[in-house]
Amino acid sequence: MTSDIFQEENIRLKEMIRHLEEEKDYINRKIKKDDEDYHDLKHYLSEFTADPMEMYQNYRSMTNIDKTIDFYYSQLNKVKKLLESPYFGRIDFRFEDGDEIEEFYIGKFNLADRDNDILIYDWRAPISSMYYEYELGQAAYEAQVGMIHGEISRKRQYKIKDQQLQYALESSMTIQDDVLQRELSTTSDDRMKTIISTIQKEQNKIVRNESAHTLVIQGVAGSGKSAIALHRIAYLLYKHKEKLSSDQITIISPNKIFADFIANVLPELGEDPVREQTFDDIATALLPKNIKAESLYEQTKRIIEEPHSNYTLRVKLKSSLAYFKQLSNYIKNIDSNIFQPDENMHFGDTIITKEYLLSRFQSYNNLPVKQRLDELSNDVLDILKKSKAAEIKKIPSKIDLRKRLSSYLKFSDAQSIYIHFFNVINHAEALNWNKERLEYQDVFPYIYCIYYFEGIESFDLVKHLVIDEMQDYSPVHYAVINKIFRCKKTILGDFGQMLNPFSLNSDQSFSNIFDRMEFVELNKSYRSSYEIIAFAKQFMPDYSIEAIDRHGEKPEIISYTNQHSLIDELRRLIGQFQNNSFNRLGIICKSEAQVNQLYDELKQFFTLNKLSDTSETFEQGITVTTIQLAKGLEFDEVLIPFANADVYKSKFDKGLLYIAATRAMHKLTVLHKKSELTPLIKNE
Ligand SMILES: Nc1ncnc2c1ncn2[C@@H]1O[C@H](COP(=O)(O)OP(=O)(O)OP(=O)(O)O)[C@@H](O)[C@H]1O
Repeated sequence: MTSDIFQEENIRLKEMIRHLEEEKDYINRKIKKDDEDYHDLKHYLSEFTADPMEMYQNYRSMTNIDKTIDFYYSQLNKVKKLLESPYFGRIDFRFEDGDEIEEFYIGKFNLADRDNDILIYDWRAPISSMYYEYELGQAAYEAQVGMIHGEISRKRQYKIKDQQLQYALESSMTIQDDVLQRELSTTSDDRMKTIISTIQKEQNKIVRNESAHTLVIQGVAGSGKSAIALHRIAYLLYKHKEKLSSDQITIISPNKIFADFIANVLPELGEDPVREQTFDDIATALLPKNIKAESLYEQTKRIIEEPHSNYTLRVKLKSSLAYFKQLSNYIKNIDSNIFQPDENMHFGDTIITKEYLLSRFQSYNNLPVKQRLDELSNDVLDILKKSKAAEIKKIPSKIDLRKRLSSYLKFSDAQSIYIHFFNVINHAEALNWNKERLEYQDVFPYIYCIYYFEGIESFDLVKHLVIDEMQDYSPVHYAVINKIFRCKKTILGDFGQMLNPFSLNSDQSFSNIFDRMEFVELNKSYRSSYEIIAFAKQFMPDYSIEAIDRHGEKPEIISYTNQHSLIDELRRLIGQFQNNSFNRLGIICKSEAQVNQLYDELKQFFTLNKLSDTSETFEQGITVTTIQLAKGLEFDEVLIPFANADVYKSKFDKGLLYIAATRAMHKLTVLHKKSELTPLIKNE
């Protein structure tokens, strides 16, 4: 960087910090004043008034002051964050119809001076989009009044930490990459961090996409899908602040550990956290209380550990698009004759004909079956109330009438509908119905039947739904989701990282389920070094995966002779990890048994975290875990023990190795028993 730029920008930074300090003082004074007003009112209420009207008005004023104080605190929080690092970029822009070049500084939040002139633009502001989209030259952005055109004559990028300018770079020298690499070469943080200063053009398009009703993002490991989804939420909350709030957004994440890992991003971006759920939470909420179901984790564990069992065959059948189509056709078919009134109903001299019953029932065909019976009961009661039956008191209670009407139903509940389905498709052997432990692959198909028969209230309060790790869910999952979440959706994942090898695996399969869908792909991996991605590519030869130009150590393949020497090797590698500057080491195994074995042997030497399906946090330090739970997470360094031929042998196992290897940011080591390296790994 030239010292001229640095000096110029340093002066500017000092000015900006002065503004921020003034703003901080101003807000603090406001808070202090409101606080005093609040306490005065409180005091007045307790000491001087008993008039209910006056008390009511004072309470209202206190509530309003309370809200204002909350607002000031959130502003203060933003100003404090800006004080640490006020901005990260600048564009100099001349509007098409203007003569002057104006400077726009871009940071985490807006900052205006007392005259309401904007000093720093929020990264989500319309004008800031040009920072991510354009190099020097002609540029445009979409404002409320339409497209605004002009020319970018300068672009600068900064790193400011603790109010100190660390660098200031002119962007005409392809610095984007430089800055990005600096960011990516840092060690892992406590949690996932924000990436506003280096969001890439193709990622920015996803963040700001407003056209899709359902946006499906297929991205290779480490392409920033999860980070982008969170930044997209922050963007939507900013753009639609009048009509969208954090409590109207839900993220379906794979487990609580992942939810913990990403928990900091939205608060860091100045937004309230959104609701996190797993598919298991949804299942628990929707299944009848007397049913106990297996979890998604248990299903995946069994697929991995018993790939050739009947259990896995049942998963295969029920995860397919064909199965979902069969189920939805079956429901359509039974619907045409589920209600069969085979006689007229007599109430004294009043007759309700079976034809009438059938036609009324059919007229409610957009409602769940049980609700149709309710409506039908009301219709019949209305007729009876106006008929002779009313005079001679032959009108039944609604409960009795409903009971009689339900006797004309071919099925008495959702469970019998689902069980009958297996006879229809000639797969009676594929159902292992056990209310004490419903197999996971039956959970959502059964909920689909519950939706049809009993109805499920839709989650209409949710205005945007995000689903991460999309590849782990089956068409029936999505069919249920579509019925209960009718809002816009962002769905992201990687078909290369499938834990259920039989679930949705292409954009075509998604387009069968979502009608207003846009599909985007991200092929560049940001997490791992070039060498780690080059190594991981062998597991996905047909996959287009691009590494960034950040170099590190070549992954190492180490052999051991027996369990004892494996532990010795691991101790040596853990010792090395402890002596360098990395924060997280992941020892990633295929099975839970391997995790337990290593944990038991290593815990006497080191402080270790063991991730299990009930873990809720992702700690720093050394973690022993399965691939299943490591998915979505990242570590500075990864060790893959037991890379033996009898452990990793199938195409599916290749995918597991791909997941494990791509968890590593900077360093990867594979350990295998001597002469037994899995043939899935090339030892070059
Ligand atoms: N534009 C970017 N600038 C800086 N860091 C980035 C950028 N994009 C992604 N990253 C970093 O790359 C890493 C991977 O991102 P993320 O976890 O969102 O990827 P992913 O596609 O969800 O990965 P996976 O599917 O492997 O779990 C994170 O550390 C993230 O901060």
